[in-house]
Amino acid sequence: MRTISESRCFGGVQGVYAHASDATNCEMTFGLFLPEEAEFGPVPVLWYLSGLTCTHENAMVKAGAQKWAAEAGVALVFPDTSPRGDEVPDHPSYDLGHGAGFYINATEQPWAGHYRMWDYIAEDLPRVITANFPIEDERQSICGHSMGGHGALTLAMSLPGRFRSVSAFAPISHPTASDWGRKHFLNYLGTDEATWAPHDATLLMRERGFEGEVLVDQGTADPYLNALMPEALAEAMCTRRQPGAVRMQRGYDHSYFFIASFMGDHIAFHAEALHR
Ligand SMILES: N[C@@H](CCC(=O)N[C@@H](CSC=O)C(=O)NCC(=O)O)C(=O)O
Repeated sequence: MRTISESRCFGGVQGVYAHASDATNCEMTFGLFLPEEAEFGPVPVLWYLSGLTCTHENAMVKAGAQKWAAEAGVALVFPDTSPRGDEVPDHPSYDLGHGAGFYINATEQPWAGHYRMWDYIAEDLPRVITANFPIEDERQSICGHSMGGHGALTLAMSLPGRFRSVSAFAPISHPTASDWGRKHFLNYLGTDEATWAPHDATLLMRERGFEGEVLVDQGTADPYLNALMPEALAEAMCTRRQPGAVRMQRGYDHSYFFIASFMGDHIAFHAEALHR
């Protein structure tokens, strides 16, 4: 692992690091915020998974999360959204290839050699951060935006016991029924739709739910509402009697202005579970 930068931030340190990833078979970059408490011992951690077109940097510089995380004594991890590099296949459209890993392990060519973002987030990066930083691996929570909200919800429901709480900003909620999902599953996983279902938050909510609390915020002025399908997830949560909330936030769009507006709520929600 190598350090790209470290900057003082709200009494803690905002770092950017790179490491060779076994999962994605290329060098990966991530951001990690450590609160001041990390100088004295291991701290709980909140994962933030970003959306389409993002790198590790978007949320790190635009979400305003560090102030709240510093107050809560919680570390933040900002992973990249796909493998990168000249040797990594890409696609001309913004929502496939670089910046669009979709938090799944591709099985189809030309993607399968590098696009293993599920393993990267579930196994590879956790190993790197717990080996190199004072992180409590027993106290983890996860959140994300859009494609990253899909990733956060599917990882949390599929890895029982790993995360204490999960939240999402405008998640892609029912990707097997949406243009934001079907295109990715077809390209990365192939035509057998049975392999898609384990990566659909609505289907997972219907089938098993999440053992902790779930918080979802969704803007009513989001131009991608038809692709995100929050109504499908909300219905599945109600049917399952899943503890949590889907909050429709009047007038907010899909941008980081929306995310920054509710980031304090999300970090307080996770801090409550992480410090319990
Ligand atoms: N049409 C846009 C789509 C890109 C976009 O809106 N990306 C969002 C995430 S969308 C779902 O995963 C985002 O977070 N963008 C980065 C940012 O800093 O706002 C396009 O063509 O780019």
